Amino acid sequence: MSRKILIVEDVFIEANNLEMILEKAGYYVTGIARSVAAARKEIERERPDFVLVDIFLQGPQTGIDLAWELKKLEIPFLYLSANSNRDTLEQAKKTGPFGFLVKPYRERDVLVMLEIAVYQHSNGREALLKNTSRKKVNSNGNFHGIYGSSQALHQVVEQLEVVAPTDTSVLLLGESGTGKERMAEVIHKLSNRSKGPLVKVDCASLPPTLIESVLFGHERGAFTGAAERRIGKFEQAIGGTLFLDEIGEMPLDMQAKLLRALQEREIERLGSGNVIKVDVRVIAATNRNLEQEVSEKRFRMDLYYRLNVFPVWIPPLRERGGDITLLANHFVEIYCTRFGKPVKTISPKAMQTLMGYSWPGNIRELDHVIERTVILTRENEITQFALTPQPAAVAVNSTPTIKTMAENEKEHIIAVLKSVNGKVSGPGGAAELLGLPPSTLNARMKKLGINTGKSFH
Ligand SMILES: Nc1ncnc2c1ncn2[C@@H]1O[C@H](COP(=O)(O)OP(=O)(O)OP(=O)(O)O)[C@@H](O)[C@H]1O
Repeated sequence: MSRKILIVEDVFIEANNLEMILEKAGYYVTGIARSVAAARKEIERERPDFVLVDIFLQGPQTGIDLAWELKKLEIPFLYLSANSNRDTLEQAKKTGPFGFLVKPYRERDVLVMLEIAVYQHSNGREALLKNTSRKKVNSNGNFHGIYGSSQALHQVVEQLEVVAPTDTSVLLLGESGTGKERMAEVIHKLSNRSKGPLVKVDCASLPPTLIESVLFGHERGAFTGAAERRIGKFEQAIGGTLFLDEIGEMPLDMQAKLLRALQEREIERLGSGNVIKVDVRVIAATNRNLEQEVSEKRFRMDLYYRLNVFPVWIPPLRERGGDITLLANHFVEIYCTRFGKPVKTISPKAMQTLMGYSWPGNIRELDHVIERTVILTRENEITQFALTPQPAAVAVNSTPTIKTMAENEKEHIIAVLKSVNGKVSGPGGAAELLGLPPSTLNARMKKLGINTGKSFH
């Protein structure tokens, strides 16, 4: 039976246009209401399965007022809106919509968005999470390489398990170093695409002029300097998963092109003119507050809703202290093995130091601290960790004076250099300890302003 949709829209042409699009696609439009009062009557007359509701309507009440009533009636809805201001967006969001369709929209946008909303409603997180028969983090606190035993991590793992086999887009949200990339790998591994490729793109490190060709590829001669044909990341990921890391850094003009590729599931290599179908599952990640980016017009609302089908929030390490012991022991084991040392233990007092720290760089910082300590400790027990003192307010206040990744990296490299008396390459040198080719380490040192001067000897 076709789904029953009610359109609540006061602009005659837009309402009719929508009706045509929906009916052509096989939906049954129960009616068009131009005000909240008219919508109520329609809902009473023929209860719709889904409502498309414009925010600003005829009469004293808005679409947001109607949305609250729909929520009570448990009728799912999508907002139709022109780019709204931040307050309106905030108010609208509180009603729990299944998405926003931003005007002007194309036929395809409407249908894809509706399809996603219907899917999310019938298979959404709430429904899926009721299924309790899934395997959780095992007794070693290890779920496919995700270590931890906190309740917060259990909840994240549960969501990963639920969403992995569904082919739905996933948006991983969390501070830098919380494990978003690792989670993306696990989703891919647990999906039906695990035999296909997992292609990663770090949107932050792509020069704006190259993004389009990196993502979509180009033909030879497509532009000056395009000496060879390039197969883009979308094409490389066919049959697999595309991980778009730091999606919040993508320039606005590229966001429009990305949205088109995601909606139409097809791309064109630059300079080709031929359309290529791309069967790709997308996982995106960001440490930015995308809703704020949307309200400040740095991120397209329609792309946000396209990616935000299944958001997973990964809490910072300071909010999951229960994971620290497991993670610390895990990293000690890794580094002792890597450096050919017998596996060390951590004294209770040293573990207390780790537990009391606020970890602004999250798991990545813990990883580095342990690596450094394993290198520097000769005894079989680690009795202390050198941690950067944090202002007392940090743990309470969520806006700490966070060190940049570059500062953390610089500190880490300097500590390793000190431990080997400044030796960069060769056996027992810093490059070997860090698992990097000496040329890469030299380049990093140059970039970070580290000189192998006397201070390391
Ligand atoms: N639960 C975990 N168990 C073990 N290792 C982890 C876990 N989470 C993260 N790590 C490790 O911590 C480091 C940082 O994780 P990852 O790169 O996935 O973070 P991220 O959130 O993607 O960071 P960024 O936003 O800076 O890209 C990696 O070395 C990763 O393997």
